[in-house]
Amino acid sequence: MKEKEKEQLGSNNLKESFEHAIEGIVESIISERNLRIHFAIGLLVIAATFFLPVKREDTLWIIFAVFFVIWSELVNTIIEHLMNLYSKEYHPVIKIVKDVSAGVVLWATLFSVTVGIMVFGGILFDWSLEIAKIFAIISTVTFPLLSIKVVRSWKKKK
Ligand SMILES: Nc1ncnc2c1ncn2[C@@H]1O[C@H](COP(=O)(O)OP(=O)(O)OP(=O)(O)O)[C@@H](O)[C@H]1O
Repeated sequence: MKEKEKEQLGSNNLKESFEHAIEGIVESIISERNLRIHFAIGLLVIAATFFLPVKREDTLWIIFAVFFVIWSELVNTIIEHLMNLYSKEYHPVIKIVKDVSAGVVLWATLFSVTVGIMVFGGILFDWSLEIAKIFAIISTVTFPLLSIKVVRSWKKKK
């Protein structure tokens, strides 16, 4: 093992732990296009709360939604790296793991869109709360319905 690699194994103090955590996020931003997009959108959304009359508790939900999507994208990045480390070849289990991991990001994004509709939809377009609720219901209903459709197509193939 190279000297530099040995030095990089583990953190000796709080400062180093912090540096490694920053390195992890920075490297993910460099390597993951989707993460860059989510950071850019998140920044714009948070910036918008300065110019629009967003209530204190709604601002908290907006910030939570932005951080939640970025968090899920970082988790997705970890899983992709782990799977690539395990094998670069096609593997059905890797496919499931990577797909579910991408699903985690999609799910977090749907939550953020719901929050966005609720807060910004109300301020910009005078949308009622019902629109956000309908969006959340559609999101929650769509996936179980899709799974029923997929199971039926499997049964037909048998
Ligand atoms: N080794 C593999 N075996 C089977 N399927 C794979 C494998 N690698 C990738 N896939 C399939 O390709 C999709 C995209 O995988 P990839 O690693 O390219 O992620 P990505 O395009 O970088 O994803 P994201 O857009 O979330 O960053 C996965 O969701 C999976 O369906």
